[in-house]
Amino acid sequence: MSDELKKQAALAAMSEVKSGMRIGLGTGSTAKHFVDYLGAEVAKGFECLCVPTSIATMKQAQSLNIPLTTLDEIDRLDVTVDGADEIDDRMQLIKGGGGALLREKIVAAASDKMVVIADTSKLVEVLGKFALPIEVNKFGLGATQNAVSAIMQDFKAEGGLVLRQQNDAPFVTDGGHFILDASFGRISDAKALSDELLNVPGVVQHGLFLGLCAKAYLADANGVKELG
Ligand SMILES: O=C[C@H](O)[C@H](O)[C@H](O)COP(=O)(O)O
Repeated sequence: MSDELKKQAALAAMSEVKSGMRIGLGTGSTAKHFVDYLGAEVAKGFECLCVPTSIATMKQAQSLNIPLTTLDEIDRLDVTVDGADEIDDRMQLIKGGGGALLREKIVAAASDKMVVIADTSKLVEVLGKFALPIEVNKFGLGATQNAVSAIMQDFKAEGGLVLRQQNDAPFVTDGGHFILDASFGRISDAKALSDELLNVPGVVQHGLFLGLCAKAYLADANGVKELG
């Protein structure tokens, strides 16, 4: 999507934050714009306390002097604003294209409201065209891959399972885990799939965000439309 659309969605989501709020900061190229807008407000005196969902977002927020805290210091956030790889009309999401899904899900679940920002190309009828990121423990990788492959067969996955790579080596998340990208094609029962995946001992978390997103700002050439 064009960077301009990402900016428009991010700017629209600024309406969700008020001075004094505790805010979760998402990860990715769209969330990055939101953090930039928030930083500009902080420079003008806007007060907030924020929890970043990745080391990259933490560094960006620090560079903008956005006050940061952790979920050890506070237990709830008012709102989290984050991007998504796919969103359906029930506000179910696939996230984790950038590998930040674990921290993103922890932060979203600790928030009174999760707001998604994206362009309308992320809006899909059925989730699954975007390969589902599954964060797995490094220990027992082969066994975990086999278990996930068996689940993919049960759920009639149309594609395969790959260990995400970066610079000719397995990609490692901020939490020190690997990512398996699972190409389902169509995920007809996201809740059932989520339950199955979380039953695999080596699966740390997956990128299906169900019942977490309350609102979405989706930008296209005609403007920003709101979902939820
Ligand atoms: O792990 C990454 C996150 O879930 C991102 O929010 C997601 O991949 C969307 O990123 P972008 O805004 O760059 O498309």
